Amino acid sequence: MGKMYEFTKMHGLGNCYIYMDGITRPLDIPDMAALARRVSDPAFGIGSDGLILILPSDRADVKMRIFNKDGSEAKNCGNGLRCVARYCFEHQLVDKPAFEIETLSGNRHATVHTEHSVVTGVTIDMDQPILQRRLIPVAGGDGDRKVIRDKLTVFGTDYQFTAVSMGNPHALFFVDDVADAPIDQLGPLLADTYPLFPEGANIGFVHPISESAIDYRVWERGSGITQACGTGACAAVVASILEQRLPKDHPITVHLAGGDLTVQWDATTNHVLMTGSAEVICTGTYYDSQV
Ligand SMILES: N[C@H](CCC[C@H](N)C(=O)O)C(=O)O
Repeated sequence: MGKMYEFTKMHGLGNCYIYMDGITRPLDIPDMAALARRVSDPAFGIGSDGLILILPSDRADVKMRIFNKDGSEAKNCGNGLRCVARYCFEHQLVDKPAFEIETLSGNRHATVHTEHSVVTGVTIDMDQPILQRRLIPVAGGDGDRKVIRDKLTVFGTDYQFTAVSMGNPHALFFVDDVADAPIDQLGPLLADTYPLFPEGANIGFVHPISESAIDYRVWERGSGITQACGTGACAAVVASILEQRLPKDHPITVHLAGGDLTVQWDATTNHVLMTGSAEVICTGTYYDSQV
């Protein structure tokens, strides 16, 4: 039988997703997780880090649902939010450059930046970081305590990490060189099924390199190594400030494999602001023969 889906492939610093617009016309997707797995496959599908649906919302201007490459649904996605904002602005699904996007972790405020009507970037207010252990979540310990630093031992080696949620869980490990980070060892072990992280965690490696910049690499829950992670970049800045390795309330350049983001943890509002690019790669029609 099969179904046809119009899609737009977009990326935020190389963190690419297949976007489907359920506002312009309703989407008939019997199994979103299965579709995410299929479209993400580079050989049998389109190839991406996952699937993002742009949907009507009754509590914001638009809604974003994001599914990782393995089909798991996430509660937030920073690079995805910037691309959703650009898409909605350019397709006139909203009538203003600043608007609200509903996510499973609450609404996020987006501001689309333009020069001579061309989108040059997007700022997302990523709201407040969540630091309480039981809310991230991280198992064990005092649930109300902030997980400024915790440790785990794997393969006979002790590792220290800081846990931060930006609506989705992140464990941040500080290293002297992200290129040498044990990402291939710790990523697969910790990201999806490790008991310390009951909902999994995005495993990030952080190297503060100055008062205003950090290097950051990530093994994402549900997707593996990606070129960039927006929520992870925010979590990495928050963790670096908590560890007194960066000043609060300053714009920080986060260097990721796919490019740079600017992140600022505002001391007044306690909100984290993330600014960066959002690019269209292609549009097309996906023929799903499995439904
Ligand atoms: N893998 C993440 C979702 C995507 C986040 C990332 N791509 C971003 O830009 O924030 C999770 O399961 O929480």
